Amino acid sequence: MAPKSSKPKKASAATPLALYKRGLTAMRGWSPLTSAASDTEALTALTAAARGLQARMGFAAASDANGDADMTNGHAAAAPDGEQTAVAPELAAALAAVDGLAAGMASYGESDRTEGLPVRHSVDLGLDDWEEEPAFLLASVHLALGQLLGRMFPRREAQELAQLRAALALFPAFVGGRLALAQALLARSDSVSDLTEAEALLCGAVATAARLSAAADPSGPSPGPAGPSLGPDLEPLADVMLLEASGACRREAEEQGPAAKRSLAMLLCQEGRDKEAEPLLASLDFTHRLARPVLHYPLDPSLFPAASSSGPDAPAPAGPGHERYLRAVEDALPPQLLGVLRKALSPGSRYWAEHGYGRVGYFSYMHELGSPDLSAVHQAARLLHAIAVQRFPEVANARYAEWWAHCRRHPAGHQLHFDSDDEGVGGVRNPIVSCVIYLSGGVGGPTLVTPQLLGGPLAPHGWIVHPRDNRLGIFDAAHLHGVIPGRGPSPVPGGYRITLMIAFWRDGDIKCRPRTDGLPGPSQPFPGSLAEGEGAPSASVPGGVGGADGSRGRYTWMQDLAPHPDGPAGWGTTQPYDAVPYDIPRVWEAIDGAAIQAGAAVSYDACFQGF
Ligand SMILES: O=C(O)CCC(=O)C(=O)O
Ligand SMILES: [Fe+2]
Repeated sequence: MAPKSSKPKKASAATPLALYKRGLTAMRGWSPLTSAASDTEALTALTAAARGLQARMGFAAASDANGDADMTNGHAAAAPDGEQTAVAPELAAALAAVDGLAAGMASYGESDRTEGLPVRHSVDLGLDDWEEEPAFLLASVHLALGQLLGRMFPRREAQELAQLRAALALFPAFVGGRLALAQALLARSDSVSDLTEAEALLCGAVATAARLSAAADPSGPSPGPAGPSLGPDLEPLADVMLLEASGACRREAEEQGPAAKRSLAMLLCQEGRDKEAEPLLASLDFTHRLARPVLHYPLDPSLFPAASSSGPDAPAPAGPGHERYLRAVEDALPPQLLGVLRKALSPGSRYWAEHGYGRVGYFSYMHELGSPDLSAVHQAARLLHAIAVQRFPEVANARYAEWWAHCRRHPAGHQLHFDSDDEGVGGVRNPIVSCVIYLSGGVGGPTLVTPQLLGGPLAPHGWIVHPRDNRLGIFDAAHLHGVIPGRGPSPVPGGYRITLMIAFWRDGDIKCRPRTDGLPGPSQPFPGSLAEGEGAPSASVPGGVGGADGSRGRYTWMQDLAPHPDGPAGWGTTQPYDAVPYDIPRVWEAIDGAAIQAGAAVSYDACFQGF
């Protein structure tokens, strides 16, 4: 007997709330293996939620982007050199549909147009009440859309900002929304006006959070007159804010307020406005911070000759003693090889897209020195090894090279850390040295290297190397180091700081750990380099490049990094020469600027790094 078939469910249009939740679920479920499909699903669901809410609230009908024959225009990621990343057609269509919301978004500012606008903290900020308060759900949808667009690589900045601005047009005192827009502006820092607008947004967010917690808990500390002011856009709302604050506001204030304070404090420290940063840092329970000469580091004199030639911020060349920690070398690689690396690692290249860069954790590749040159990076490793041995003789004992790369906007830093095998899992093991080769000049902050060891006392001083095309930094990576976030507006709007790192390891200190799930990870074999049966069994589809490392068929980026058939010498010659790093006279200090006493015990959590 045939099984009784269940009745087909009656198709019913999903509610905006269900679509919003579907979008969030797709965002949470993102992985490099499903990247375009997850992003398409999330964008489509969130856009549908916004369209439904716009229609319900009487905003201009969304234009039908799906009917637009040119819908993919503008939805390829433009790299600075004009190269474009191919975007899957479904994703391009989903991105175009987001733009279709613009007509409705343009009328959000007209607050008398629809009842209940702008949203205030008087509503319970519970999404289940969305039918009575559709504008809060709509603001939340725009916030989620903005956050998703900002997570992609390269980030879709213009669309991201438009979505976050829409969230704030609906809900001007939205602490989480102001923080997100400020952080998006700071993440690109293309102009002084990005920084100024971000500061105003953060001041408003911090002041709003302070008032909300005071209103929600009248017995708690008062916000006091000393903190940032609300600013002209929020001042008219100040009284209602206090009267109307509900329980849900406390959540907003508690969750987003401290993050807004941290961002604001960082911005002030970067601008050298330390006195203004101090009360914010104190209220966040920091006692110490990265010192002024670190966060307000001396600018590269070759880029900013006037600003840095004299005065207290002028860079001072490092004195003797730095050589065992850090060396800088100009013209490190033959220009032809540099060109190949730059192209293969340009922001729009498939290297980043295929790994899911920016959305996955640390990933690197490793190979044995002297093994066949499977890529241009293998050949770069040989050339850099020769340069490094001359400056750090211990590098002659290296058996393995591990490499990874970064591509960051000007203000993105890299927290201070120690380079370690498997990110320190099972004990810290360091390479003999790490090399950083700058593939781009000018954009981004310098690399900071300190003499601080894991578990040792705080470093009294350090040294920096600014990024410059074809410059090489070589440092003993057992010591604390990192990338200081670029300060001020980006010298190249829209530019990226691109670096290739190659670390040289002794035998026994690093282990190759091929993954079988096809995901990026630390110390991977070069795709295709493991013979079948070597390493762990493959869980991947047959037929493509990858071999027993589990990435088979997924990676094509290696094609952009083909080795020179004549070996490293085939790339031509260069004449590397030494450059002098700059001194950083103080790495840590008390938040009031006082020097740290030698041997003082300072807890890591009480030290503000700002990034
Ligand atoms: O990009 C740099 O300057 C150094 C980065 C670094 O230390 C790292 O990626 O481990
Ligand atoms: Fe590092």
